[in-house]
Amino acid sequence: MRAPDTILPLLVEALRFAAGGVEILHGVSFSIEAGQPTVVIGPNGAGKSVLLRLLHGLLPPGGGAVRWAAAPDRAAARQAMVFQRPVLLRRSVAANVAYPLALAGIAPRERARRAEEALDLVGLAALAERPARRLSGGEQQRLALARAAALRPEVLFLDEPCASLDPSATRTVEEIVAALARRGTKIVMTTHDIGQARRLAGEVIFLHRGRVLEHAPAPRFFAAPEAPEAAAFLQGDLVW
Ligand SMILES: Nc1ncnc2c1ncn2[C@@H]1O[C@H](COP(=O)(O)OP(=O)(O)OP(=O)(O)O)[C@@H](O)[C@H]1O
Repeated sequence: MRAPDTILPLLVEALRFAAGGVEILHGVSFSIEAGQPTVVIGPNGAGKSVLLRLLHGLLPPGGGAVRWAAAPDRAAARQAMVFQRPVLLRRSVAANVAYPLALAGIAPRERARRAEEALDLVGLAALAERPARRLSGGEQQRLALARAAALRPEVLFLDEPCASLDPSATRTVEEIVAALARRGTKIVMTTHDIGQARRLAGEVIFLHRGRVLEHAPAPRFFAAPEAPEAAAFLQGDLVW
């Protein structure tokens, strides 16, 4: 049963965005429910990152609306985002996780408990006291996931979280994302990696040149995409 204070579903209505006189999103509409990960896929430049930033409130819509099933301040407090390249504080691994918890008003003892639990989840407990900026790229991304997970968001946005990682680090991040999804966190992520989408998605939103051409359960999408552009993308034919 859905918790009474959920911020989902998320309703996206005729959402537009333009920058420098160029229309990047042309009025996209869809809804996102609780459940398995929603993966936004599409070619480079389709507008995936811009869409995620609009959903998370980092960019103001040029038109249309992003509506959560809760008041805006509650919706903002119950969501988090991880970017392609994490920005880490010049502090220890543990301090990087604890800092946003302090900002969120979590008491010190609970902060330490949550930081430990989150570092365990991503396999960084043994590196808790290491300077965060000395971690490898893959470890830094796992730390960014721990930092977000410690906030216990209902919705976690991930923007190409494995873009700069090697296959092994990518697999580790995917396992963490799958574990978070199993724990009930709603994952909304972008990727242009079809294999990753197959491994993680419960449903797919296919974005092409600023338009949603398909929104479907993952098994259906991968077995029989309806949009010709989606079929071409899955075959590796569609670069743009
Ligand atoms: N602030 C901005 N000002 C101008 N153009 C922008 C801005 N942000 C994004 N764009 C342009 O909007 C288009 C969509 O960008 P976006 O980063 O959302 O694509 P994407 O689907 O995430 O691509 P990729 O897979 O390469 O990350 C691109 O052509 C990009 O250059």
